[in-house]
Amino acid sequence: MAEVHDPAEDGDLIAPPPKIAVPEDVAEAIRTLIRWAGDDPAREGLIDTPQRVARAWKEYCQGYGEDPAYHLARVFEEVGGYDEIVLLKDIPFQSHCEHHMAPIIGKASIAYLPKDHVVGISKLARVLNAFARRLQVQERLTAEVADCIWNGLKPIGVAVVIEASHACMTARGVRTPGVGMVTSRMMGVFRDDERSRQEVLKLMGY
Ligand SMILES: Nc1nc2c(ncn2[C@@H]2O[C@H](COP(=O)(O)OP(=O)(O)OP(=O)(O)O)[C@@H](O)[C@H]2O)c(=O)[nH]1
Ligand SMILES: [Zn+2]
Repeated sequence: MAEVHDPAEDGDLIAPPPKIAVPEDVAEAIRTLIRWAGDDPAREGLIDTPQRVARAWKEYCQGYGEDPAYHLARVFEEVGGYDEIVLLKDIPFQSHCEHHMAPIIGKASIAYLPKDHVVGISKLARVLNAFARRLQVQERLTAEVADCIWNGLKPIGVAVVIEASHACMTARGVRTPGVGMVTSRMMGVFRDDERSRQEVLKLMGY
């Protein structure tokens, strides 16, 4: 029988995946920005920077290549009669604001009250990342995550609370470090029933 070579077992190092090619017009746009900011894109330390920046932006924006709803396609029905809130709390995320393309760094708490079926818990964070890894405003990010879970799982309620710091406010402009923006979207029972809303907010730590 032919032997299968498993590099991990042999202790061999596995090469990183090949880097994506950066189109010349994209690289040139970044050189233009460097020049405009006051530096020389031809100096040694900046020679490869356009390619790095371009690849970094592809990574920051990889959500454009994802259908967030896809993550909710696989559900589980055997949950032993569990019919209480499911909450994924304080999920860290990064996004970029569509006004300045500056980082938005924060945490999200995502809860739903299931009806008949649940989803693998990691999928809530995957939905969040699929929307966060785009150019965003926090209000839309919050609404998109909640709507996606509402439409995908058809639960009794959805609650999403996002707390984030915007580098366009901390590192430039008004320069107010330490300021956080809080947004929320309540759907179904969490919108219509005060006690359910209070319960989910308490579980989230608010
Ligand atoms: N509502 C909301 N505003 C955001 C978000 N991210 C950035 N902003 C704001 O978008 C606004 C853009 O305002 P403009 O006046 O067009 O831009 P600007 O001159 O750079 O504004 P300053 O940031 O005040 O210097 C700013 O007030 C930002 O703080 C977000 O996620 N939601
Ligand atoms: Zn901004």
